[in-house]
Amino acid sequence: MNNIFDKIQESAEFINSKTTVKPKIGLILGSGLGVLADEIEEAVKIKYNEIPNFPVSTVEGHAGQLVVGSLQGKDVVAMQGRFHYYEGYTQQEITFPVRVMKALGVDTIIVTNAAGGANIDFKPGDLMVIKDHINLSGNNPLIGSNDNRLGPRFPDMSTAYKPNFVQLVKDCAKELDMEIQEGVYAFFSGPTYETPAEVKMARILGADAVGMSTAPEVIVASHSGMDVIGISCITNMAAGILDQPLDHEEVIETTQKVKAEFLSLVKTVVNKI
Ligand SMILES: O=P(O)(O)O[C@@H]1C[C@H](O)[C@@H](CO)O1
Ligand SMILES: Nc1nc2[nH]cnc2c(=O)[nH]1
Repeated sequence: MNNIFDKIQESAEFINSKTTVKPKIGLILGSGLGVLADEIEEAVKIKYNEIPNFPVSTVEGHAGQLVVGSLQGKDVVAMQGRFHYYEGYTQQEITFPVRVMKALGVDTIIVTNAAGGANIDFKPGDLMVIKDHINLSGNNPLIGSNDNRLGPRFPDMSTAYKPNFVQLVKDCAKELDMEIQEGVYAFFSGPTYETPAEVKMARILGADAVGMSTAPEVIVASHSGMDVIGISCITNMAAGILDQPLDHEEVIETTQKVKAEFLSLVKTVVNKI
């Protein structure tokens, strides 16, 4: 079996053999944010290493399993742990699960991440609804031959993050009496955190947050015709803004501090979709 279409079908058939749930909403849970998957009821958990053609998570804070079940009365499939370009996977490999979610029946995907605040008005602990992204990785998951069954050769990205869904997230935050930022997410390959000069460049380019994921998944989700919602947890100020070094422990620590707010917001959004 060599083409991606057959691999997607094989992975989807394997997952469908483990559960009768037909999820309509997909969730990709970023570093330290996997706790949301523990709220999924009647959960069927499938380790990534059991699923044909799936990569495996290698990063602390990423459990490495697919969780299918019910959240807020909706049938969902969640990636408890994601794959990153910096782990050495291709952008096609890190976005393969999005293709599989589409094959399972998902038509709306919520992509979350931990990100650094490049906008100096942000503070660690902020949640940001993503209104657009800047792909600074120099790569793209759609490079290579295009299988028209998966999507168009030249996809439009004008409203990859649909304004009505951005507004939905803001309305949910307001309903929860929660402050929320709105902004642009810049995708760097990682694994290094940015230099102060790179953060300044990103800010000049219009970015409000910097991260190492999300954009490839959104490109493929949009290519597949899914509606996309992006939410960043601003876990630290990006390099050069505060006079302190960055580390992954701080990232995980901050996600644990804001997990109650993060859980409330995402569950409210799921309920309203
Ligand atoms: O998977 P996400 O983008 O949430 O994780 C971010 C990016 C790196 O993986 C990690 C760096 O601390 O946090
Ligand atoms: N690229 C990047 N990813 C992050 N994830 C959490 N914080 C950061 C950051 O400052 N930069």
